[in-house]
Order: sequence, then C-alpha cells, then structure tokens
Amino acid sequence: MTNCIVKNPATGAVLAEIPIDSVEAIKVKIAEGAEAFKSWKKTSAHERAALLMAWSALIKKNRQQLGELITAENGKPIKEALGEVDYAVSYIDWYAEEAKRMYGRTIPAHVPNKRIIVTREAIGLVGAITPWNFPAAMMTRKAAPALAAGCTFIVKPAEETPLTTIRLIELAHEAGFPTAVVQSILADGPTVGEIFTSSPEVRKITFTGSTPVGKWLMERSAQSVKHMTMELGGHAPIIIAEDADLDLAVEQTVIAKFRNAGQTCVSPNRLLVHANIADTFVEKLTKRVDLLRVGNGMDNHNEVGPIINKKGFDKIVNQLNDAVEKGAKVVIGNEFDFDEGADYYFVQPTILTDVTADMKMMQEETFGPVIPIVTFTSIDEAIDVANNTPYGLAAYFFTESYKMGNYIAEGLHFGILGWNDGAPSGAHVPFGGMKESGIGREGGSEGIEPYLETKYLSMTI
Ligand SMILES: NC(=O)c1ccc[n+]([C@@H]2O[C@H](COP(=O)([O-])OP(=O)(O)OC[C@H]3O[C@@H](n4cnc5c(N)ncnc54)[C@H](O)[C@@H]3O)[C@@H](O)[C@H]2O)c1
Ligand SMILES: O=C[C@H](O)CS(=O)(=O)O
Repeated sequence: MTNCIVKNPATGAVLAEIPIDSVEAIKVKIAEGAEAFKSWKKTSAHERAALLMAWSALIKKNRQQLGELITAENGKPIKEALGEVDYAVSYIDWYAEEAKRMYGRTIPAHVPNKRIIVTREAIGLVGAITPWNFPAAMMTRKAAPALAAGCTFIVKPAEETPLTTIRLIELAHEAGFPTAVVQSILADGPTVGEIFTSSPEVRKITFTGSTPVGKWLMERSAQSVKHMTMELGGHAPIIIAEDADLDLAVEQTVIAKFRNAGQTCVSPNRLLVHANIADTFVEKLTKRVDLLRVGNGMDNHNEVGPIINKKGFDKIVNQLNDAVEKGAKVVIGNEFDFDEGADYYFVQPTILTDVTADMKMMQEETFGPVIPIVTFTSIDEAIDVANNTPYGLAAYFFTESYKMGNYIAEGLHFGILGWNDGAPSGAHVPFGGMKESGIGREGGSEGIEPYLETKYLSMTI
C-alpha cells in the first residue's frame, strides 16, 4: 500500500490520496521524537501551557474548516462534527491548566536527619493510535495531557480519517510546538503496532480502538514493559426502570444511541425496559426515531450519517439478520440505502423487540443505529443482564427514585454511568472502562497521570 485513499463515506467520492510513511521514515520520526524529549521535558509547565493555549486558539479559529473536514472523511452530520471540534479543543484547554498542577509532595522522614521529596516526571515519547469515529477528539484527548506532562507525541490516525489529524498537527506546529515534539505518521495499523511495541524509544502506547487490537498491543508491549493506556470496545446497556420519566428517557436514548450513527464506544447496544412500561416506552421511542433524518452530513437537516465503510455495514446487517432469524421483531427500520459500486452505506435507525440473549447483537458491539429492546421484571435481573458481557465502558439508567438510582449505580460494573443522562462525556471527567473495555482514564485530573512517572529523593542532611 503506497497511498492512503481517503473517501467520503456519504458518497464514496475520493477526498485525497496521501503517501504512506515507510517503515524507515516512521523509525526516523520516532528517533526525532525521542531526541526532542530531552529538551521538551525541561520546558516549564507554564511554557507548555502557553503553547497548548496557542494551539487551542488556532483550532477555534479554524473550527468551521475542521468541522467540514470531519464530516467529509467520517460522515457525521456537520452539527456533530463542529461539536466534536469543540469537544477536542476542550481537552487542550483542560490540560493547559492541569500542566500547572502536576504537584509533587514532601514526606516527613522517619529520622530527623533526612528529607524526602516526591516529584512527577514525563514518561518520554508517547506512541498513539486513534480510531476513525472521533478523528479530532480521540487525538487531542491523548496529545493534550501527553504534551502538558512534558512527553513528546507521535500519532497514527485511522486510515479512514487521517485528514483531520494531519490538519490538527499542522496547527500545533503553527502554534509553536517544535516539529519533532508532536508528529503524525500514516501507515496501516499492524505495521505501526509492530514498530511502536518493539521500539525501546517509545516509552508509552496509548490506544483507542477495538478490544482485539488492544489485546494484541498489550501482549506485544509486555516485551519492553511499556506504559499502556487502552480505551477499547463497549457494549453499553440502558436500564429503563418502572418509575422512569419516559419522555426524558426517550430523548436521552436518542442522543446516546444515534450520535455518529451509533458508531461510538459508549453507544447503547442493549435497551432493558421494565415489562410494565415497555409498550408505552417503545411507542414513544418509535415515534421519536421515525423523525430522524438520514443522509449526507453536510446537509444541516440530516441527523444520522453513513456507516464508515462496507465492513462496518456488513457487520450491522449480519447482526440484524441473525436477530430476525432468531425471532426478533422489527418495530422500525431494518432498511438500507447503499451502493457497493459507489461505496457508500446508510442504515435506517432501527428498533427491535422480542430480543433474546442468544442473538449476536446482545454480546457483540454493533457500532450502528440499531437498538435491541429486552424487557425485565426485577431490577436485579436488569443489573445482572447489564453486567453480563466482557465489557465495562458505559452504562445508562433512568429512574426518578434516589434510592433506586443509587442501588443501580452501585450494582453496575462500568467506568462511565449516565443517570437520566445520555451524554456523560467531557474533558473534565475520567473517561474509561473496566474489564475488557480498557485500562486507564482520559480526561479529568486523572487523565494526566498516565503520562507521568513518580520519583522520590531521600536525602541525608
Ligand atoms: N474506549 C474508547 O474511548 C473508544 C473510542 C472510540 C472507539 N473505540 C472502539 O474502537 C472500535 C471502532 O474503531 P475501529 O474499528 O477503528 O477500531 P480498530 O481497532 O480496528 O482500529 C483503531 C485503530 O487501530 C489501528 N489498528 C488496527 N489494527 C491494528 C494493529 N494490529 N496494531 C495497531 N493498530 C491497529 C487502526 O488503523 C486504527 O487507527 C470499537 O470497538 C469502539 O468501541 C473505543
Ligand atoms: O467513541 C468514543 C468516544 O470516546 C465517545 S465520546 O464522544 O467520548 O463520548
């Protein structure tokens, strides 16, 4: 593969053909990043914060261009894409501040003639690998804390959506970051995974993507005991309790489910509804879903864009066919607009009922605008079903009872919980999963920790 061909998933039109970096070129960039670390780590937190704020200002100045770039290569509706630019830059703003709060501490010694000082130091060159579903935010969610901590940074974006990352790195250099301090490379995942995991100069790998790839990277990184941050797959449940505010639950379910056409790691993959209110809830949800406009994201009226590629489309169709063959009832959707020749794929928002645990979509991530509905009669049954997958990223629940809400929250094994809230993400919170959804957190005060080493000095005076 000599060129990366970037397509518009809404039309199949070729947007760009970008030369792939050779293995040798990638290794040169890694060496340059490792060398640049020697001086970059000595900059002051205030210098790094100022550069981050300069980068933030340039991104905000180029918001419309970046939003249109995201829609062009990812397909999401322009309103969502502009929202992603805002989301991406909020990580830079947040970590420009956190850079100044990398506090150490002193520890009272056990003998009078000793003093003990604890300091925080940057880990080194960070190798980042990011997915196509949030080409801006998934990169800045890593670059911002890494650079704030004093690390140098090299990122490989998804081959589907490299243009946004390339533009963001250009803006970082325009803002004043030295070229070798923050870089992008373009090559296929396995090649870069091989290079990053085997390079002694890459001291940390931060990956956002599927759980199988994350496991492969972890296995290979064990050879050099690399620091790892893994933001992996999810299979979010929504629990609708008997006393839920159904109108609120419908609106928040639509927000959580159909963002990015369901192609988010925190997208609800199962909807567990109390049997006593199921019919009313399904009727309300169906009416709302039926209003969703599907089409090219550059049309402001459209709310659901295309599926990123044929592979993603085929996975969704396969899961739908499996569910219907096993007895699921299609309430709305299960309709498609696609052209393999032109290479674009749209899935109509779909609701299924009469879903059973043996159906693929109840265990496998769908990554599409499809929501299977299962009923329950006791909250303990719902919590057990919700926890019964290898994933633990995000979970949502709707109840008006303080007691019930806390009971559910304490019973769910997920890193991210939304209580009457379908949009819990943000730069200020520690985003990440339990179980096979990952290791580490991104965002919040916790999000800079993965880029720091802790050192202590014990001195005799
Ligand atoms: N937890 C999170 O924050 C989060 C966020 C977004 C997406 N995801 C997950 O990502 C998945 C969807 O994204 P995707 O289909 O692009 O995932 P993916 O794992 O196929 O690809 C993600 C990135 O990894 C690269 N890659 C692929 N194979 C690789 C390998 N062997 N070694 C190194 N890199 C490799 C890809 O080129 C891409 O840049 C879903 O499972 C979703 O849940 C998780
Ligand atoms: O898909 C992955 C993203 O992390 C989802 S969110 O935008 O951070 O909620």
